[in-house]
This record gives sequence, structure tokens and C-alpha cells, in this order.
Amino acid sequence: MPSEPNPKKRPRTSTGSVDEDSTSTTGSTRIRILCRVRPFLKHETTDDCITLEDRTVRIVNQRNPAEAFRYEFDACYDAQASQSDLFQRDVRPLVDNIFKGLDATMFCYGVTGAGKTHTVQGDAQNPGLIPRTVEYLFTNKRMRNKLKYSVAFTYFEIYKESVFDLLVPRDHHSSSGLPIREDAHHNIFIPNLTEQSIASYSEFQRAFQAACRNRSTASTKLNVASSRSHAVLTVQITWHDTVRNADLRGRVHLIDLAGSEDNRRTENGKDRMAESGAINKSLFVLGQVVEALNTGAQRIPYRDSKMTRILQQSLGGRSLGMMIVNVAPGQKFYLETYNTLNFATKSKTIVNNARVHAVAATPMEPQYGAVGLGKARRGSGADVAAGSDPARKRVKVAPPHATADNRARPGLAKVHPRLSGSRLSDSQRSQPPPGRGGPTGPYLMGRKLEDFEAVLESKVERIMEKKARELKGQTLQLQANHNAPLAGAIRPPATTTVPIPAAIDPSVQERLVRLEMRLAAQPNAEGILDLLSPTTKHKNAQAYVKRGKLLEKQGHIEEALIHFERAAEFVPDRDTLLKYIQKLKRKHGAGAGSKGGSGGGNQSTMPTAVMFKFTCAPPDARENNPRAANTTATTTTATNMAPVKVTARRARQNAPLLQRLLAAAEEPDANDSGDDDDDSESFTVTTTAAQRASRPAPRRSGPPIIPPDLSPMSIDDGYPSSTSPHQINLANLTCSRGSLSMTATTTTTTTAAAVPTACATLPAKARRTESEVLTILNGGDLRMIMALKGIGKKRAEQIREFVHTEGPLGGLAELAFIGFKESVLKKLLEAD
Ligand SMILES: Nc1ncnc2c1ncn2[C@@H]1O[C@H](COP(=O)(O)OP(=O)(O)OP(=O)(O)O)[C@@H](O)[C@H]1O
Repeated sequence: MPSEPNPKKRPRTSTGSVDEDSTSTTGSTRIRILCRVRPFLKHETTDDCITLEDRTVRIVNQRNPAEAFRYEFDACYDAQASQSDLFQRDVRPLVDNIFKGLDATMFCYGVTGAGKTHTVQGDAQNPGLIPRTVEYLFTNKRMRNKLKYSVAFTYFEIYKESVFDLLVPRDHHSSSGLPIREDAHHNIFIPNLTEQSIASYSEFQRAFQAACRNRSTASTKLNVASSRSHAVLTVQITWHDTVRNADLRGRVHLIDLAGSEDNRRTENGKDRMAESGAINKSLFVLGQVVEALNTGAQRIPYRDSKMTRILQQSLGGRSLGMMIVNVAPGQKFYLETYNTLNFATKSKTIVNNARVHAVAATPMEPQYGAVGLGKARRGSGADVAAGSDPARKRVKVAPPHATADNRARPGLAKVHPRLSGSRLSDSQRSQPPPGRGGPTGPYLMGRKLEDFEAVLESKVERIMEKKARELKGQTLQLQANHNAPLAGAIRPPATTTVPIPAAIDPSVQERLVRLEMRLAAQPNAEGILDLLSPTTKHKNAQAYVKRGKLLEKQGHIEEALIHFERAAEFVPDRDTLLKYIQKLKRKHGAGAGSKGGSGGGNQSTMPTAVMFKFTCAPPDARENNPRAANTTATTTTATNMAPVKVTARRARQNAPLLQRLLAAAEEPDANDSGDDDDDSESFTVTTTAAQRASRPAPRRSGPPIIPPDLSPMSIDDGYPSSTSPHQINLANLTCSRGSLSMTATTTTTTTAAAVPTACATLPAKARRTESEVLTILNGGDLRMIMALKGIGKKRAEQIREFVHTEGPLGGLAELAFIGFKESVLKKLLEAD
């Protein structure tokens, strides 16, 4: 039986308003934590180490059996508690909130074999929380009496950091899975996820059972049917609220997390180990998210794993949250139990901010994924096979847009709000999204890539719609001319007004999907690069290089370069590859660059502030390998600007940038055909032997050490030290995890062309700064635009046309396609 004696006595857990049943809340709401202990299984030794008392869990301290650790939660369920007990007492009241237009999330956390899947999914004899929730929705008196709700569900898994749709047969899955996106209102969604409408519980059961068979499970030493993925089922109800005269939506997310595994005990093989690695990594990130929320960190690492990205709204977001902590009894699991309970205790302080969700006032077009309203959209209940069910849609799950604006404009409802093509008004731009603190300064400056993607997509759609209208207008005009019976008869007016198409043209849709895929394919779009192992990075790089070489052989230099650059993102420290890219760019862009450059701009000497971040290996490693003493990473740069603060991740991404900048800065001669490798690229910074000897040995942990003065450093840049233009001004050494890392600012005094005339003088191979890129784009010189990315004339003309007819924003889509940096896109957007 559950240890919680009386739900009516349950303490208030919310800091917001509390409704009559004490669990339905809006406003700030603490995430509820429940603990469930499973019974011993037949083959297990019954050496229990857990005691439950009311809402408290106690485990004996193994180091000192006289002591016990005590953990208090919102409710505890012992081995005798039934699925029904758990549902009725704690989950049902949470589910009730969705009738108020709120989102609720319930997820199970625990070690492998602790009973998570049993709790969430259950079996035929003991249905779990998913079937019980859906059955409850269909039997709820509100649903029965009013008959106004539409119900639909989605189900997907995150397997080895890829999202797979469980409502689609496994053999239809693409190997890379589906992308996760965040809209301008910070709602997370998965484009093209299947959403199945359901009209009855039995219809759901059939579809759910088929979907469960698609889930990745395998037998391990600790669990015969172990889930190898995190599974997320979302049930959504939509209805029309006559009082607010708005369509409302409530959702419940039921999540079965995969269990952490101690691989010394699982004796997993290669495949299982890979799965286990992905599971443990995502759970580690979950721990970091909770830690960051608790410490009020500025950056919450939601993006570091797909699972935390999905849970973003449930951990510190706008959903009501409940975590069920599953623990297995027995000494065997002592350490896991201890860790799980500590994690759960930390999570107790997380506060969410629940919001009522309104959806667009009229039903959305099916392809954009709103849940169908009305009977016509409901499934027949007879056929649930993939692809044949009319109730089943491949959709973009519509993000909630609760703004009064959207509700008031029925026209927008036809189109996915992200694709609506409306420009952001000035006030929208400068306002932070609702419910978020928002960055300081104009909101636009603090936007994330996804916001730009949303604007980008809407822009693409707007342009395509405009083109479609023009084309259709021309076609109608032609037809009208053709059909005119007699010369001199009344013809239709020269300009035919074509109504705006109600639904987006399929070609636009296709293009958007391509854009989506392209963005998802960018290696670090979701912070993936940081999570990859060195071997995977190497393999990816190899694959890109191979394909690049093939393209180069076939004469597709432009595409080859894209592939080489993509490869370089995986292995930024591979000098040979970078040099090869430079060389290829020089060859490819020499004509345009040298022609454009020979005009000769104003040459001026200007200091270039460069910031390095580099790492020194620990002393013993340096002794064994003298090369390890050399610094490795270099990073970002800015012309005539204060040094830019650099994060470790940015540093990794931009490691080759400094070399490129120096190469560019030191080559004012634009006529250099540049086939030879450039010495200045092999730029390294070293400390002197005396400094290395005097440097304190790095400590494994503890506060950063302030180093002795490190200012006399030498830079091996090919110049004798007295004439070197690179001077190190400042050094700041910190020590962490056995390695020394240093941030140093240097001033490089060199001859470089002044912006904007720099654009005319720098050779084609140089990597342009943002302002240079912008100047070139706005200047509209075709040759310069061609040289920018090594693109052809036609493409350059297109870009120029976009930039000039639509303003810089007009060219965004094109610019994104040819691989301009996010920061340039941001600048363009600001300029718009
Ligand atoms: N409350 C319970 N009552 C009876 N049996 C249970 C209970 N909880 C779990 N079990 C049984 O324990 C075993 C392991 O449970 P389950 O597969 O749900 O673990 P899990 O936490 O999902 O593991 P994994 O993370 O590896 O998927 C199953 O045989 C399940 O039937």
C-alpha cells in the first residue's frame, strides 16, 4: 500500500495559486517528487536496504550501519502499492490540469531494472500510467458530457541521441532521426512527428501496442527487457472554450527514461555499451541541468542532450512537472539507490511556471499539424496501419501561441505560426518572450539560432508565396490572353489579382523540410559535436573529406569546399586539412579575388586584437613529449575591437580562425596567386623552458591558481622575436583537471586594409570579418560576392537581387543555403 496515508492531508507543494483539489495549479509550481520501490523479483535475494515511513525513505549508511540517510518526498509507494493506487492518488490529479489548458509532464527516473517501464507502460494485467491516463481521459465526465474534446497522441523515442517516431514502422526511420526545434516562443517541438487522432480508448490501445513493438529494448544482465531508449508519449486534447472564445489545448507528457547502467555489472557487449554510453551521458546532462537550476546558473545545459531538450519545459519551464523515482530493493542496488535518491532530493527545488495554452482560433491545415477539431478529423478506429490511417498525420506539432495577436487573426491560423510569413513588428522584436527573464538590451541581440530559423523559414515562405503568386498571375494572364475569343474583345485587365493560396505550396513545404534537414545536419546545431567521441568525429571528418575529394575530382569545387569545411568542423586542429581548404579556395577564388583586389584600397596599419585560449599539458606529459609543451588551441579575433570573450566550446569551433586571420592580415598583396603554402599558418605559441620549470604543478581540483608572471613568452610565427608583430600583453593561467589553460591577449600590429576598403584589397582566400561580409553584400559588387564563398555568378546575382530588392533580410535564405555564419545572419536581421 502506498505510504502516504491521506491525499487530503497532502502538504501544499505549490508557490502559486492552488485549486480546489490541491494539485491543480497555475503560476510557480514546484515539481512533485514521488518515490516508488519495486518488489523483489523471483530470482533476487531479499536483503532489503530501504525502509519507507510515510513520505520518508531511509537507507542505512553502509559505511556506518548505525547511521541512516533520510529522504523526504511528496509521496512514497512501497512494493505492495498497485498501479491503480499510484494513478488515482497522484497522477490523475495532475492529468486533470490539462482540462484547464495546462501542460503536465510525468517522468520516471531510476537505475536499470528499477521498474520505470512497469510504472509508465505496464503490461496487460497491470496497465501502467499511459493506458490509465488515456482511459481516464475518455471516461472523464467532462469529456462525456460535453463531447467537445479532440484527442490525439504522439510517441517517440530518443535512441543513441537520435529521435525516432514510434508511430512509424522501424524500417521507415531515417538513420539520423528527427530534429528537435524550438520556436520563437521557446516551445520545443519535433517537425514531422506523426500525430494520431484517437476517438476511443480501444483505438488508442491498438495503436499504442503497435508502437511499443517499435521501441528499442534488449536483454541485459540486469534486466531481461531493458529499455535502450528514452520514450516520450504525449496526449493532447483540444477544445473550444466558449467563455474565452479561444481554442485551448492541454497536454500530458508521459516519459519513460532509460535507466542508468553500471557497465562493470551489465557485462554489455559492443552494441549495448554504445547504447549504455548514450543513456548514461544523457542522464549525466540531466544531473547537470538540475544542478544548474539549483545553483541559478546563467546557462542551463538543456541543449547538451536530446532528452534534456525535450524535458526543458518540464524542468524549470512552463509545464507542471512530476518525477517518479523508481528504486530497486536489495543491497545489490545500494549505490544506485543512494545516487538516485540524492538526485531526486536535488530536483525537489525546481520550480516551473505553468501557463494556459491557447491554440489558433480556426483549425490548422492538416500538414501543419494542429490537432484536428471536429469529427471529420477523427480516425475511423478500424485501420491503424502506418500510412493508411486517415487520422494519422505527418506533422509539425504546432507550438502553442497564446498571444492575443494570433488568436485575433484567423488568417494566421491556416499556417503554422512559425511559417506564417509575417514580419516581426518592432515591438515584437524588442520584447523578450513571455515567461522568460529575457536578455538585457534589445531582445533581438539575445536571440538564439532557432529564433532566426523561425524567421528564416517564414521569410522563405513569404518569398516563395510571392513567387508562386507571381507565377500564378502570369499563368492566368497567359490563359486569359489565350482564351480571348476575338481581337479587340474585352480582355481581362493586365494585372490579374490572384488570391493568396490558403495552404502553402507543396514545393515550399518541401523546401522548408530541406532547410530543416540542412540545419539539423550541421554538426554542432544541437551541441552534438561536443558529445561526439574523438573516433566518431574522426570518422565523420573522413567521410566528408572522401566525398569532398570525389566532388573536387568531378569539378564541383564549390560543393567540395563545403564538404571539406564540414570535415574541418569535426577536426578543427587538423592543419593539413585547413591548409588544403585554403589552397583550394585560393585556386578557386583567385581570379575574382585578385581582379577585385587589384584596385588597391587604402592601406593602413592597424592593430588587430587577437585572443588566444590554449592549453598546456601537465609537466610529466610535457617531459615525455616535448611537443606537448606547445600550446594547441587558438581562437577568435576582431579587428579594431576589444578582445572577445571566448568559451571553451567556441574556442574549439574557432581554433583555425586565428591562423586564417593571420594569413589574411599578413597578405596585403592581393595579386598573390598563392599556390604555395603559407608559413604564417603554422603559428604556435610556446612558453620558455624557464617558465615551464617555474610553473606550479597543476592540481586536480580546487580553485584556479594565479600563476607566476608569464609575460616573457615567445611566439613561433616565423619572425625573429625582436621583429615579431605579435606581442603578448597579458596572461592569465588557470588550472583544472590536470591541465593548464591560459587566456592571453596579444596585439598584432600588421598591415591590413581598412574596412570597408578592405573588401577590395583582401585576397579571395581570406576569411572575412562580419563587417566585411556585410559591406560586400550591401555594396553589391558581383565579383566580391562571388569571391565571398566561392560561388558562381548566377548565385551571386541571385543574392545581390535578394539583398537589394528585399533588403538584407531578403537574402537570408540564400545566405543560409550557401553556408554563411549565424552571426552574419543575425547582423543582417538586425539591419532589417
Ligand atoms: N511495482 C512492480 N511490481 C511488480 N513487478 C515490477 C514492479 N516494478 C518492476 N517490476 C518488474 O521488474 C522488472 C524490471 O522492471 P522494468 O523493466 O520496468 O525496469 P526499468 O526500470 O524500466 O528498466 P530499464 O531501464 O532497463 O528499462 C520487470 O520484470 C517488471 O515487471
